[in-house]
Order: sequence, then structure tokens, then C-alpha cells
Amino acid sequence: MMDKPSVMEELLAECIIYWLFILGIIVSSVVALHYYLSKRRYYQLARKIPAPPGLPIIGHAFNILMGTEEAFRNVWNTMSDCDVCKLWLGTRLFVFIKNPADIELVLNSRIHLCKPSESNLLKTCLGDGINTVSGCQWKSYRQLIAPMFQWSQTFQPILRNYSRILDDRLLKNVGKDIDCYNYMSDAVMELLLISIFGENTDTEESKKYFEAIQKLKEIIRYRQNKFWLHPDLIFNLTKYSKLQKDLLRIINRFTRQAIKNRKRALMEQGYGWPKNGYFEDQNGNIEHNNNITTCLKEGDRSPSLLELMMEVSHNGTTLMDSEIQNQVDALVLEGLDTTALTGSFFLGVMADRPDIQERCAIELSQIFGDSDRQVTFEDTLQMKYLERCLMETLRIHPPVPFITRELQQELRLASTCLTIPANSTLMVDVKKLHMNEELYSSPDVFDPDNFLLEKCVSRHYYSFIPFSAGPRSCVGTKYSMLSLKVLLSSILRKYKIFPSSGQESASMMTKDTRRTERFVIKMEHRKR
Ligand code: HEM
Repeated sequence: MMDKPSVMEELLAECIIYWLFILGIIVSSVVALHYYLSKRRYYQLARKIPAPPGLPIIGHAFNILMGTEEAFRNVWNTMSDCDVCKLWLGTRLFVFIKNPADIELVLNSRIHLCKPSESNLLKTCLGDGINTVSGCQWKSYRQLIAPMFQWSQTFQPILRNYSRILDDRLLKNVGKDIDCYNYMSDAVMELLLISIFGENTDTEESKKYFEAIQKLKEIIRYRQNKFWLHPDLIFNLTKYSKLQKDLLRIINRFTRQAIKNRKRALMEQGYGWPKNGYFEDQNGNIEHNNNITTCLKEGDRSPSLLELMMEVSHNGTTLMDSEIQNQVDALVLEGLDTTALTGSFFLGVMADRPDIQERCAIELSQIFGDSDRQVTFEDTLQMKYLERCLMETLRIHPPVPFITRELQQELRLASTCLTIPANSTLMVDVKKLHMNEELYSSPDVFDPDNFLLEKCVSRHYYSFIPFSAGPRSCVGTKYSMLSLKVLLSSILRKYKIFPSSGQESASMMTKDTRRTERFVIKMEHRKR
């Protein structure tokens, strides 16, 4: 049997507990004070920024728990009266801006180039793509990839082939209800397949790859909006975790195989594969790797983006296979949904506004006359009215409604005397900017003349930023405008578009921030 503790021992135990308690209070006070002192400026600056009503301590987390749409709607209402607005998510600060002068300060800067930590979710799935990394790594990827998109003409033979494929598919749908988004995303998918992976890639595997990328994007978006799903520990308990793993398996298998196939094809043509900027010829001699593009350009086809990436060398280092894989996935991820949404909304508006559709058709008949010939790059340069309609589509319905940055340094705004603290997440509200009455006289009305030259020059340069602007803007801008012109002009030259009965008016859906509107249209042959 154990002896009962003596009075002395009991006193000693009480004393220890007492001092431990005191020590605990001191340590937590020091930690809290240190946190407050280190963050004092952060909170001082943040306090001055206007906000929609929130709760103490948790801020707007409750709103976000109800769904980000609700939280963003609050921001939308608050921002009707002021250019800046904040949202608290626990201790994380999100600041929304919509004034072109402030936007220019951020997007044009060489300092504020970092993506916020939410993009880490994308990074953990698809690796270090140009769209998620920051710093030197981003700079070197950007220097490699951006020039590949300067060669609009090199896409022309591909686009020409493509509009023929599109014609066949359209013929099958004449007179039927067509879901614009499904239709456009199939079309853009094929286009991206040809441009990125080269020819003969329209297989079951490639369809699965694109489907997987789209589903993965949905899962990532869902997870980004539910902050309690951010830690892997919790996310791994959900059904989405398994689905994500399956999708990643499909994506990785497809891209790896595509790289392997292109390498084999190039080797069969007499080119070995480059090692650190060099390649082996058939006799095993090592030569500098600078003539695959030349070889392909001199042949009867343009190099695909994958081939360009495989070839490209920078500062003596070649992209590794895994890096190429990440960049290819990043391009598909960024390019598919955005281009498809724009085309879909454009078709919805055309169905809704026969007057505008007719003006496009007249412009196209002036370019092509009665000819059935395929569209050329030069033709696309003459499609001025169609281009203005596309820009107006992107104004009213920007596929990327928020452009985000993690601020590494404080940012003093130009429009007010407010300063946004370092380490906050900046959200450029593209939709709100494009709906500003001071920039566009009737912002809710679909009016392609908003993009007449004289109107454009009288507005602030950063009044229209669907592709963002500055050093981190979209690399696919020219590519997507060119491909949309080819796709949409091919449709409007031959077909008249009508709304399907019961269809919500596309040109009136200006206030809604939803991303994937569904428009159903009908097509009939256009009389020459
Ligand atoms: C209508 C079509 C498109 C729109 C509206 C659009 C819009 C955007 C926007 C707003 C950004 C964010 C830029 C920033 O953070 O400042 C972006 C980035 C990007 N886009 Fe696009 N995009 C489109 C099509 C494409 C296409 C077709 C591709 C490629 C095939 C592409 C590739 C990229 C890439 C790689 C980035 C990341 C650039 C970087 O971080 O340096 N985009 N895009």
C-alpha cells in the first residue's frame, strides 16, 4: 500500500501547479504581445479599410462558411460606394480594389508578382507551373514560354484545319438545341490538343485527359472556397481526395506518354533527345540542340508547343520532362475554361441580339464574299467589329473575375490615402472595374462601340483587363483571341443563331458573378 502524501508534499505540489499556471500566463502574454507588436502596423493599416459588416474575431468567416458567393456579394455591394474593401477570414486579410489607377500600381509592378497561398492547392496537384510559382522560377518559365505565344502565324495552319473540323460538327447540329458551353469547350479542347500536343491526338485518352483537368479544376476551386478543407489532413478524409488522386493519375499518364511519343517521333526523324541543351544524333555524336524548330518550320507543319518546350534552352539548362509536364498542364488549365466561357457567352449574346449578329455577318461577307474558303490570319485582322464584340463579351463577362496577388510589401494606393498592409491578399475585382459607370457610360448594356478607338484612347489604360496586364498578364492573349475569331467567324459565316425557347437573355446577365452560365441556342443555315 502506498503511503499518504505528507502535508509538506501536498504544499509543494500546489506550489508547483501555481507557478506553472503563472508561467503559462506570462508566456502566453509575451507571445500575444510579440504577435501584436509584430502585426501592429498590419492591423492599424487594415482597420482604416472599409468593410461589409462582419463579426468580432472571426470577421467574415461566417459569410464565407455560407459560401464565397455570399461573401463576394457583400463586397460587391460595399464596393458600389468605395474603391477599396476588405474581408477578414480569421487573421487573413483580403483587400478588393477596382480603381484603374490602383490596379495599375499592382499589376504593372515588378514587386507584386506573387500568387497567394491558395494557389498552393493547385501547385500540390500539378506541380510548379508558370501560373503558380513566383520569384526567379516564375521569371525563367515566363521567359521560356511567353515568346512561344508570339508566333500567332504559326498557329494559322492549325486553325485552318480546325475550322474544317468545326464545320463538320456544326452540320450535324443544325436545327437542334446546342449547349453553348459544352459546344465551345469541346471545340477549344480540340484546338488546344492540336496546338499543344501536335497532330493526331484526338483520341479517347486525350478526351479523358481534358475531362480530368476540368474536374480537377472544379475540385480545387471547391477546396479553395472551403478554407477548412485546406489542410491535407482534413481533405484526405473527404471523397474528393480519392477522386483527385484518380484524376491526377490520368493527367500524369497522358502528359508523360505525349512527351515520350514526341521524343520517339523526333528521334525517328534523326534527332536524339537533348541532354542539358545538347542532343545525340543517330551516330551518337553530341551536338548543340538548336535545330528541331528549324527542321519543323522548314517542313510542312509548325512545331507544337510541347515540341517547342522540349527544345527550348535557357541559360544553358533545358527543361526537365517533369517541368515540361507541369507547364503543359498549366497551359491547358488556364486556357480551356476561359476561352470556352468567352465563346459561349459570345454565342449567347449573338442569339439574343440579332442586330449585332447581323452586323458581324455583314462584316464577314465583306471579307469573304461568296467564297467558302478557309479563314486566314490576314482575314482575322480585318474582323474589326467581331473583335469589338469579343472585347465587349470579355468586359461584361470576364472569365477570370478576380486577379490575385500576395503582397510582399505595403502598397500605398493612388486613388485614396489608404495603404494596404504587406502579407495581405489583394483581389483585383475585374468585373467591378468593367462595370464602372465612370469608364463605360451604360455598363449594363452590351455595346461593341465601347471599343471604338476614340473611346479606348479616352479611357484609363487599365480600364479593361480581362487578360490582366503588366509582367504577369496572360501569355495566351493573342492565341485565344485568334482562335476565338476563327471559331466564331466560321459559325457566323454559315449559320444564323437563335435563342432556344425559355432561354434567359445573355446580354442582360451582367450583374451576376456566376462563372458558368449555360446558354442554349439553335442554328439555321444562313442564306447568302
Ligand atoms: C479568353 C481567354 C483567356 C482569358 C480571359 C485569360 C485570362 C487570364 C488571366 C486574368 C490571367 C491571370 C494573370 C495575372 O495573374 O495577372 C491569366 C494567366 C495565364 N493564362 Fe490566360 N486567359 C485566357 C486564355 C489563355 C490561353 C488560351 C492560355 C494558353 C493556352 C492561357 C495561359 C495562361 C497562363 C500560362 C497564365 C499564367 C501566366 C503567369 O502567371 O505568368 N490563357 N490568364
